Amino acid sequence: MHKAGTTTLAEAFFGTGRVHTASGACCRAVQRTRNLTVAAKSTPPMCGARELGWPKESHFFDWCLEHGRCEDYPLVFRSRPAGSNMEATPRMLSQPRAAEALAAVMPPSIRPAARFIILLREPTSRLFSWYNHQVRAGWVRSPFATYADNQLHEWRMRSTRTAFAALDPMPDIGRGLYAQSVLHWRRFWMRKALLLLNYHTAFSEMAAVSRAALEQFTGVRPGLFKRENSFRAKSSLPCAARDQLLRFYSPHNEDLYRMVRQDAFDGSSPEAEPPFGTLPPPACSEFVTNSTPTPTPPTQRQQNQQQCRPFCDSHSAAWRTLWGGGKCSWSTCEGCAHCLRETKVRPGLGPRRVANHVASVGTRVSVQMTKS
Ligand SMILES: Nc1ncnc2c1ncn2[C@@H]1O[C@H](COP(=O)(O)OS(=O)(=O)O)[C@@H](OP(=O)(O)O)[C@H]1O
Repeated sequence: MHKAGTTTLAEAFFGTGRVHTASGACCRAVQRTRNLTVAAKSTPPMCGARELGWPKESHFFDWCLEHGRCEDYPLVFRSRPAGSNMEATPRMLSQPRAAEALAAVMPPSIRPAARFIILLREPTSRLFSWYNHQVRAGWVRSPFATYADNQLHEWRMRSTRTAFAALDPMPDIGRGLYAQSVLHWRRFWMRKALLLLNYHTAFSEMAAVSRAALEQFTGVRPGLFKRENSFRAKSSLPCAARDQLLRFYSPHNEDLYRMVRQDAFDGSSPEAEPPFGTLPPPACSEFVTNSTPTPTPPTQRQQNQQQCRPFCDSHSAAWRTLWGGGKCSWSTCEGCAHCLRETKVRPGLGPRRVANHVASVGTRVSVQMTKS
């Protein structure tokens, strides 16, 4: 689950050398052979495997559920004689259509060996972590209390009209309804293939227990858990918003606890699954001012992205020809900034003049790049 330590878990597996992520190269080859140019423009980018800086996430289903060809999913993994493939696109659990789509495309020979690790974090603190992520990225500017209100409002509007399994895109707040998500996955996958881990114990003093459980479940002992993808929040969680969210999530958490207890009792959960316990409410602060959080100043990379995205999007075909695919897109914006610099293209230049410019300097730049 999104914001529940999925990066830490994935890295602990990748570090063993026995577990491999989706390959950016294979993924881009799928794009090329299927002529799926639009994929490179999706956000986050499809094929963002290790080479592109998104080691654990292919985002294939985020993309193919919209544009089709989910059956190409197996092709994004390199076939290897030994070892396992793993991916952790964090929204999979709460993307209802992914469960069914994955079941449909998974080759029957591999299906019985498929294992799903579901890391669950107390939903209010998960939402707060995701909110902070969005503030850092500049996608959200309102204070958390406003964001939470909006989420609750959106939920009331949409969930009265649409069944949980048909909510697409799932509102952020709905991603914390774990019992419903897991029940939905169980329509397509055996409970024995789903290992539920409590984030709050998995990485704590119980880490050794979790690692043993993961080894029993997957056949691979993960390395030590570090703390990946961790940033200090700019503000504390306001108590009023926290309490409102705790009230919202409480019955859903109770459903989850009942489900895991029942599964343990009747033997439907995997043998390796440790007792789940409960999800502790996060700390809060009474003294959070209601002002808009100051967004973190954009990093050089983000500035490059802002500058490059419209430019690269409108000239992606020319860039691909120039750089042999992928290297010079807005998503790998250092590459794009590099292109801008190397080709001395001014960002304000109109599309036709840029295209002419790229075409005229293309050969020279490729040669320079090959030399460097
Ligand atoms: N070892 C360990 N112990 C405790 N907490 C940990 C650990 N590793 C990662 N984290 C916290 O997990 C949050 C990031 O989760 P993800 O990597 O799943 O995020 S993402 O969905 O991929 O963006 C992020 O939470 P926040 O800091 O609250 O934002 C990380 O701090």
